[in-house]
Amino acid sequence: MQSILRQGCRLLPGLTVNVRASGSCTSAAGHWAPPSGFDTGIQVYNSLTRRKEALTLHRPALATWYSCGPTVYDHAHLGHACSYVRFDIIRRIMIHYFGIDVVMVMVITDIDDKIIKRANELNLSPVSLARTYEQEFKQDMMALKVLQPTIYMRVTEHIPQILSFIQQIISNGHAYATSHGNVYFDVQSIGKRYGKFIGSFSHMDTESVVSDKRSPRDFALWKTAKPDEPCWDSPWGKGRPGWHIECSTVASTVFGEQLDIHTGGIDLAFPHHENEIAQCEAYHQCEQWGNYFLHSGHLHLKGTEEKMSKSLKNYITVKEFLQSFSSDEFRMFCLRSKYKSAVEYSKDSMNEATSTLKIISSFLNDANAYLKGQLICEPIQEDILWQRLNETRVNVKAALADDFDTLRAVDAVMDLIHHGNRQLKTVSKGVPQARSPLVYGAMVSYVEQFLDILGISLQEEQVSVDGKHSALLLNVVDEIVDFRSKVRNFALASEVTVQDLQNSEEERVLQKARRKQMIKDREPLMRACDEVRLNLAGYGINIKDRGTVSTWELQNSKGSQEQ
Ligand SMILES: Nc1ncnc2c1ncn2[C@@H]1O[C@H](COP(=O)(O)OP(=O)(O)OP(=O)(O)O)[C@@H](O)[C@H]1O
Ligand SMILES: [Zn+2]
Repeated sequence: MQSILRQGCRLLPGLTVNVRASGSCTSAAGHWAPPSGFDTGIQVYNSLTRRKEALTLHRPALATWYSCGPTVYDHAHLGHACSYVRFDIIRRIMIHYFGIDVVMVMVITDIDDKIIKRANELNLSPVSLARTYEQEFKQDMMALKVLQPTIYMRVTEHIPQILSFIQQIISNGHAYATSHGNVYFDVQSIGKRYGKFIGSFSHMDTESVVSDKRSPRDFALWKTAKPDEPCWDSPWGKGRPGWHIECSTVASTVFGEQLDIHTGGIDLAFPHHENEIAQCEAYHQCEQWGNYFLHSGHLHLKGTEEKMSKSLKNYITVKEFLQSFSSDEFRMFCLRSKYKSAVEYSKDSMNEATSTLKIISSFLNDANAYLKGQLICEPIQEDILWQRLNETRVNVKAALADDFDTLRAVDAVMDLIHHGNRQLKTVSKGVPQARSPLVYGAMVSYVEQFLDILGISLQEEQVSVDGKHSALLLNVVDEIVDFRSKVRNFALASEVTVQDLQNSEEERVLQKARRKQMIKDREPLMRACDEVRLNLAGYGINIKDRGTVSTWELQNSKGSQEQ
């Protein structure tokens, strides 16, 4: 591929493509028709109709999903991260809550004006620039625990298919080539069917007006070569594909004329998705190519109107972000808003996400300590907790089925945690209490599963801190905390023997005085215990002393929060 781009034009082999242009009309022109197929029980907001619709798939338990990918000319920033993490959450919900397999195709835009411009600035070839940032993008997505698409496809590896696609659109009477070697889509040829997204989004076509267009609204399918730019031979002369045609071709190459779900940031709705639809429906000669268009809202910096953007240079890269926060914290930040809404990134919003995770983590630690018998608590009102747990299950599923409302789902889980915490009232000594470990076990299991499905693994974070020997280190911490706990109890002279309880009043007074003296003598031990606790807190290990029992948990490993 590198040589193609570097050397400029080359003759392409046979222009075959494994998609067929056939007619499959599913709706009256210009109107959205509910697809026939298999109901998922999910309602999704469809940008095509601007309301929630029942999500019906073409095949049972299988969704075909096309996602616009990145234009790889710079580092990925939090705006990109937000869009891809939000859709990753939706994909995981579809798979794990609703049992739907997803075939996801994502295109990597590796040839584009922005890539050429940046490559020239850096004195690099466009292809090497694109490969570098493609690699970075994939690493960033992995670091954010975004599942890979079923397949990534590069534009430059699909030029023959793109040419064939354009030729078919021309044959179908919806595009024209000019004497300058450009090919344009003839917007007028599809009449009122153009403009599905206009009204809800920007109404201006952003393609620059070029004199050889028949109408300013027409957009480029093929652009004639400019000097020193990468180009390919074509029936219309040397050139390169327009932006929108790559998505239509690549999506059709895999999915043919039927697509269940199409996603991207809201800025892509018009003109990009509008034009993708126009091209696909002109090529396949069908009236409804993509059934559901889901658009994610933009991420803004606090107090600014503009989205975070490479072009506006107001961005924080994913790598910079991950120096201070974990991927789990970012995911929680994303979960705490609806995917469609614009979201404001700020220190406060990140702190809220961090503190939500801390509350969850602390509950899991306490509940586990209770399960193990380390925490002695007042008797639990089990019935209430069982009922709350069942209600949470129902409410979470209902929220997720309602256009993937993760905000509502997280609130429902936090409510359960609140009730779980309320009942964990520790008693330091006294008679053994009736115990209810099972209901806490069920809550721990449910909350962990909920997080796991959405891509947050607190346990994994505990084990993956700083490298491969960490699991061993966790056992070492266990030993230290246990040892400290014994020393501390000794220093507190807290053991009360049966003999102590049977002593006479006079002996008890003496005993008390002796214990007071003992505590004084053992004060250095107590100080040492406090020092260990403080020092370990510096490493993010938080020891909690509860009466005579000490438990511990990891704080955020990035040190982004208070100790
Ligand atoms: N600030 C943002 N908030 C949410 N999604 C965003 C943001 N910026 C880009 N995206 C989304 O990320 C995906 C990849 O975008 P793309 O690589 O085309 O970025 P771009 O628009 O070129 O970036 P930029 O605007 O930073 O120059 C698209 O779906 C786009 O809508
Ligand atoms: Zn696209």
